[in-house]
Amino acid sequence: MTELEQLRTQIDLVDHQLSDLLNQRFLLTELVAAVKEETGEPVLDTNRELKVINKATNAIDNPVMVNAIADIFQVIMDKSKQQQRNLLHQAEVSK
Ligand SMILES: O=C(O)C(=O)C[C@]1(C(=O)O)C=C[C@@H](O)C=C1
Repeated sequence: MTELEQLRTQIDLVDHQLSDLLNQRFLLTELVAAVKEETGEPVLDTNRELKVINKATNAIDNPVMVNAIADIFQVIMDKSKQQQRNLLHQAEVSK
């Protein structure tokens, strides 16, 4: 195996883990949507988003990586809000 192939094998492994973890996270945010439907809380919680990004970047030293990881988490949470809004809309139309 070439060095490039070896590195790509490692990347595939990490991607598999990331995909699995993202799926777990989306399942949890679906549960959050169900709670918010009951309590009437808005989908967007800006304070919580700041905390999520701070926690995700706290232990990272490289400022370039801090920015990259913050951007990625923002995209993840944007997708999470989209998914929550879809679920809340479906719940609304099925009433
Ligand atoms: O914690 C919440 O209230 C969520 O809805 C989850 C989540 C997230 O994906 O982490 C999504 C939307 C909110 O703006 C904040 C955080």
